[in-house]
Amino acid sequence: MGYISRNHILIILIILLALLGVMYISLKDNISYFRYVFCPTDAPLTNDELIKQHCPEDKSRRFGDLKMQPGLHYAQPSTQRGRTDVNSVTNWNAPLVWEGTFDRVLIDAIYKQQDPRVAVIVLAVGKYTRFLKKFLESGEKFFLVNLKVTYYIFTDNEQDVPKIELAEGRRISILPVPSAKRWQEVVLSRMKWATVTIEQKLRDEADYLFMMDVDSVFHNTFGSESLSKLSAVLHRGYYKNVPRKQFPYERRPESKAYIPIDEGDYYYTAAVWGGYIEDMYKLVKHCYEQSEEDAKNGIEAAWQEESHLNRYLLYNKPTKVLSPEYLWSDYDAVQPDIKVVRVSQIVKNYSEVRPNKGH
Ligand SMILES: CC(=O)N[C@H]1[C@@H](OP(=O)(O)OP(=O)(O)OC[C@H]2O[C@@H](n3ccc(=O)[nH]c3=O)[C@H](O)[C@@H]2O)O[C@H](CO)[C@H](O)[C@@H]1O
Ligand SMILES: [Mn+2]
Repeated sequence: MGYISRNHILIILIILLALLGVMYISLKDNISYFRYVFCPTDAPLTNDELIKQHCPEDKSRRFGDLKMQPGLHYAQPSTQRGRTDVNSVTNWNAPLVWEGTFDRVLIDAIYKQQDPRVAVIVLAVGKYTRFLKKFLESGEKFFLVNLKVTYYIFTDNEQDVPKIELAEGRRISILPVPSAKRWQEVVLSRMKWATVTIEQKLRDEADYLFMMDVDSVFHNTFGSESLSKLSAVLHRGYYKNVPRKQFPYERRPESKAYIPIDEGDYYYTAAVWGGYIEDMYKLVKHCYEQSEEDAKNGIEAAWQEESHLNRYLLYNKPTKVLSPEYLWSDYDAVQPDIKVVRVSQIVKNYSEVRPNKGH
């Protein structure tokens, strides 16, 4: 009796081992567990041979490194001097970026050696194509000028996309999207178009992605200090002296963008934000799915995709928070703590420019 059951156990063990072997061989290149173990983005990696073997194309690892070439001349950093009128670190220890918190020469040199490809997704649907000329022309003067940039313009009106002269290493790619009856549809659809386009091609064409409003004009350098795994910009209207319970987050628990009244860090704008392509993918896919879920339940978040973005960033903290220097507005007087306006939203006639008259 004992002899038989030993044999049984042996046979079962052999079958199990064989099964595990087959599973390993068929899945080892696909399941995310293996990628996760061997190809993390920022974690310190020790076994270079393993990485080469399993992640031959994975460049994301490079972007965690902050290398500098020998011989670069820049001012000595101080532990005593810096901006004292504003806070330049979040309470989760991420940089809060203001003019005066970085050295342009040093930071550009660091990011230049990574030589990243940067994608910008911008929608110009309906009458919004009129904003493209200034957006692109000023972008060529001030937006990551030492890096490779491709502007992905999503439009229902290709012939109205202006021909702009671009510097070397910079491109425009036009992608057709349907027209819309409501402006809310357009802003919400940004999460969908970003998700789909990353899946179809952006992953192979870009290392970083920025999402931007087209009614924006660059006025000063928007440089590599803005780059990180996930960078979000403080909304100019709520960046100081506003209790979080007054932030215009989505407050109805029925919406997937819901944030309880006593929670929240900052209010971020959806008009400028960016990060590594894969981190952006996680974000846009999540927000797209959440807004679809809302639509099924017959609810639209208070500030559309901006509400979903704010909820995501509350529970998945950004690795850099950019000051409102990175998105000001021509509607508002510039505050003394804003030393440089890098981008500003232009004044527009909402009811004239939007399909449903801005309602
Ligand atoms: C400064 C700021 O925080 N801006 C946000 C705010 O209003 P805004 O008044 O800035 O929104 P907006 O009218 O500029 O729309 C956002 C963007 O969507 C695109 N667009 C919109 C409508 C249209 O018919 N065609 C078109 O192409 C275009 O790229 C535009 O820049 O709220 C919106 C959502 O409610 C977005 O979150 C914006 O990012
Ligand atoms: Mn706008």
